[in-house]
Amino acid sequence: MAQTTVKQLASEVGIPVERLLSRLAEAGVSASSEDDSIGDEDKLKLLRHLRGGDGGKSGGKLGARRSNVSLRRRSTSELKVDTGRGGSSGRTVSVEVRKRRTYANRSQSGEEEAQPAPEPEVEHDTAEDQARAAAQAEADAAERARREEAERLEAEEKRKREEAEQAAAEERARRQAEIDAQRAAQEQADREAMDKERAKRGVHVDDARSRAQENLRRAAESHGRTEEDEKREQDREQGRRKELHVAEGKQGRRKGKKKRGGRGRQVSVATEHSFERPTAPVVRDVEIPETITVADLAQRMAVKGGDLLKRMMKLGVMATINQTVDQETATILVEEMGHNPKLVKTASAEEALVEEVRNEEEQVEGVPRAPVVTIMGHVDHGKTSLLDYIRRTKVQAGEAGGITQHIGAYHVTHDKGAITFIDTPGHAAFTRMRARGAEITDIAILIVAADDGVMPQTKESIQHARAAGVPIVVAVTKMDIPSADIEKVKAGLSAENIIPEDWGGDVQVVPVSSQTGEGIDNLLDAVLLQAEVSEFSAPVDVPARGTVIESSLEKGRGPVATILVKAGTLKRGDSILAGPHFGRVRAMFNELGEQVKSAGPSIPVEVLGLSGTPEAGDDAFVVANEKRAREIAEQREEHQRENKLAQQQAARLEEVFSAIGENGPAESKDLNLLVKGDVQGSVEALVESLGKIPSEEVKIRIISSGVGGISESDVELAMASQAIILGFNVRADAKARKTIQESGVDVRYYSVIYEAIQDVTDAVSGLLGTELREEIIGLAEVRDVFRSSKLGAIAGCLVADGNVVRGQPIRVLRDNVVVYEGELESLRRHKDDVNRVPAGTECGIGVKNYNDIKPGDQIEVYERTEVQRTVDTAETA
Ligand SMILES: Nc1nc2c(ncn2[C@@H]2O[C@H](COP(=O)(O)OP(=O)(O)OP(=O)(O)O)[C@@H](O)[C@H]2O)c(=O)[nH]1
Repeated sequence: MAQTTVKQLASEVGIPVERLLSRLAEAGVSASSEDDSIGDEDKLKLLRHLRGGDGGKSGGKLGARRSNVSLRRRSTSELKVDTGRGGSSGRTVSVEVRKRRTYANRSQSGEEEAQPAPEPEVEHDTAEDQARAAAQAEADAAERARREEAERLEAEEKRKREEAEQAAAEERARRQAEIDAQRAAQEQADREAMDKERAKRGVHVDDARSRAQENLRRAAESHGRTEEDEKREQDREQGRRKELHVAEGKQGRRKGKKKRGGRGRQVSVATEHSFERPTAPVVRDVEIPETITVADLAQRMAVKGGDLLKRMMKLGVMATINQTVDQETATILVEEMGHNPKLVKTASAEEALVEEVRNEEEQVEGVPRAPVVTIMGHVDHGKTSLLDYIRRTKVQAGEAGGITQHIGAYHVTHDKGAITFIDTPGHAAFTRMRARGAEITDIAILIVAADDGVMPQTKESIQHARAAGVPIVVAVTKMDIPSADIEKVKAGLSAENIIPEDWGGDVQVVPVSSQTGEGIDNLLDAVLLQAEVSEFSAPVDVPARGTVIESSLEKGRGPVATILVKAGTLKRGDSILAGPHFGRVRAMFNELGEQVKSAGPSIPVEVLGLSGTPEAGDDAFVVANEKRAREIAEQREEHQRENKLAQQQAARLEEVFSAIGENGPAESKDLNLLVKGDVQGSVEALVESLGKIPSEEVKIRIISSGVGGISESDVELAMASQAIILGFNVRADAKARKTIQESGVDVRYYSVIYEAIQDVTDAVSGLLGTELREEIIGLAEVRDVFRSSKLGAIAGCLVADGNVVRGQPIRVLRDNVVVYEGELESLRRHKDDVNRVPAGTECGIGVKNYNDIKPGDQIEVYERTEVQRTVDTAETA
């Protein structure tokens, strides 16, 4: 470093020479005149002295005042930026850099002070300061040069980076344009496909959608939100969903390894995969079976179950994730979520099988087959005796002289042909089979005891056979009894519209005796004649199909099912599907317990080899292989589980008219009614009035009518015939009530004929006005009757159901028929007057103006309310 003189230094730092000399002297630098030269070492000495550092004390001249020094440096440089637009046309930007640097005084231990100094500028009020500043300035000069070089390099680097980014942006824009074009083309194609699909499904889906949208609108209103809010919400959700997807035409980030080399392009590829926004929603084709769980549906649409539930709530459907929804609901949901619903049938494998069987049967000529007969009639009129007699005498005993076994059905061979008898007599069993969808009976033998004539169950049997459209042959039993009066029987039958042939009708009436065997052959002839008229036939050389009559699990034999073959031939070794069970026919037995190798149409056989016990009424099919049988069996099991509730959908009065809308106005619908009343007069009046109700769209059919309480058999008939029960002054008995509850059959009680007529009229004309509905709030059973001079007859009762409430209207029921309607006059518990008595409690009831109450009667307490009819909220009365 160059030497300076004291004078030069004094003028540099701006202090008088004398003052500098004295400071130099204090610092121990030998300089006495202004021309003495001062080296770098001397300057440092001076500096150290001025900082007070040489003494090792912090109390130096400047150090006592301040410990930090801040310097500001200002530098200006020029930066050339390439805008990239014109390639060569650049822009020059002036960059002014202001830097502040803080120098910290070193502490005694040599540790550096880390604290930056506050703002005040350096003060050059003393020569020492100026000398120190000058020294510092020189030291900084080198530093500055170095920094400027660094800045220049930095600017250069920045410019290069900007150029690279610019190139990447251009590349992105170009690709985006390509993607947009592709997407527009795809959307157009999707729109066209959806339009086609909608057109295919037509009005039905539009209706469903408009219903759903109506629900949506209502839900929105109820939340105080407008449709626009909903739309926005939908759009937001749609947007969220879009974000989940990768842009069309792009590869996933993991695919396509980066190429080495070509640095500029490499940058562009990396950014594209990381930050590209997705461009189009994925529209999926969603397969919808007849029923589907919410979870499964969500999975098929690749959305979260919770999101789907939320959407369902908005549409007014409250569900849980594991709940099953029907096909229509699922279709609406899929459309709402922006996907394409594709309806599929769960039973497709089974339907394919049925179709296959039908095709095969059609190609083979039918051969006359034995009629299948069920015996029906009033209790104790001789059903079992007749069945037994025929079995005993007519079933061909085998070589071993075998004893007939009970296998649920048997067949007899008569001179003119064979007949198969169902071994479970009675119209109840017959109708129960029908309710399960099994129509196995071809002819009904109606038995009427010659000494008793037509009785209530005779009439019921007639109605059940008629409701099923099964021809009737009458057997007048017990003809050996002296009091037998066949003419009386014929008269009774005529009254029921069963006109015997010799009375000019078309029903064969055969007198028989199960004691003497009189007339049995005639009866069988009559049945075969009727069969001939009806021309029952079935193909023989095809795989078998039939119906399960009964089944059980037997020790040592496993599941055993009696199958009545309806068509084709069942052979040992066949793979068979029966209800939800399958298996290979291991062995077959006839009604004599003999092994058989095959069984043709109308032949009942016991089958061993099934995987489980199917229910009576289940159908049975021979399938090409066991694997297929198993597949369908599994499907059936699942179907059965899912449709347990939906399976037996009972008809409801409120839905009569709406059902027409579903089938189209051109298709008229039957309204089947079952009428029960307290007396013949009221039943007749009701039936007649119902017959006069004018309706074009709905045909009213009275499938059965009668006097007396509603029995289990009535409910089963209503179930099998999809009928509604109208009870006029009658109630359902305990067993029937249970069946009503299980089956959901619509039962309506009336005590005014006009009201019943009005309800049916409204239903067939599609009106949903108000209705006076009665709610039975309590039922008490009369245990004993006491006489009181003041109050008259007091019924000692046990409340069986609900509550008995004072002041409410009541009815007295005897054998489920209303015998009195009135008011509850007094209600006592022990000796106290009470207002309400709950179920399970004893009480005393006085009925106003009625003294004829008897033990065994029932007292029904009810409430009448006027309710608005709705299709959805129909209740079982
Ligand atoms: N004398 C005579 N008695 C008969 C005849 N048929 C049945 N009986 C008698 O009538 C009674 C009832 O006969 P069932 O065959 O049990 O009558 P059912 O209709 O099957 O009766 P349920 O099984 O209770 O429905 C029995 O005591 C029989 O012996 C007949 O042709 N002549």
